[in-house]
Amino acid sequence: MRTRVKICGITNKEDLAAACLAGADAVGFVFYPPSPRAITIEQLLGFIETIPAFVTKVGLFVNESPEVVKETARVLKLDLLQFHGDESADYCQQFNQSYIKAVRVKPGLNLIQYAKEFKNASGLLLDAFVPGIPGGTGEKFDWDLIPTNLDLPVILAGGLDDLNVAEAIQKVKPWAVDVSGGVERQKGLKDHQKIFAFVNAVNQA
Ligand SMILES: O=C(O)c1ccccc1NCC(=O)[C@H](O)[C@H](O)COP(=O)(O)O
Repeated sequence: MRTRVKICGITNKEDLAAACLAGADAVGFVFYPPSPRAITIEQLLGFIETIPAFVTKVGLFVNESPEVVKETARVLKLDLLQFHGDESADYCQQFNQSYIKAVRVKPGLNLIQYAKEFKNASGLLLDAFVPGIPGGTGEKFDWDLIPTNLDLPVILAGGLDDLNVAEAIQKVKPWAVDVSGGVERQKGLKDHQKIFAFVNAVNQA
């Protein structure tokens, strides 16, 4: 099975083109103003039309109002929603659109129960837990905390890069991997060589 790749935190046309050219299956846009990778609808409207076929457009939100999520998804024609806050399953389902639920993994969290609660999600994104930071931490977490029998496709995130992603795939065997910081030259700006190296490492894993 080929491990899918999502490159997250895209903020400009050039980084988007590099992610698509490298072979990303999905690109993520962060609609969370405190993030150094945050982007607005107006900014993204300037280049979202350059995304070619077969690259999934993912919008990321953190405890956002339903009105803002609906408007963002409508205007940008987002393919997939990704929720990184304390959103309930009912909240996530109200948009009648495929979604990924992100969960920040720490010891004692019942991921099997979590997957049952979000059984209608298209994937469960497993990320590092860092107090006060909903995502994009650049931190790994203990992959041994991931049960082997989760009922949802696992999207592994958190501190991945081209040097550790092969080990992550061999250990966790996720449906997909997701990266932001590990392919950057500075927060919010991607390093195109790192993007290509990451995708190549995934494909060789
Ligand atoms: O990337 C962010 O700044 C961010 C901020 C708030 C919520 C989510 C965010 N990113 C979500 C992602 O899917 C990241 O790719 C994921 O957390 C992994 O990030 P990294 O550890 O930097 O690879």
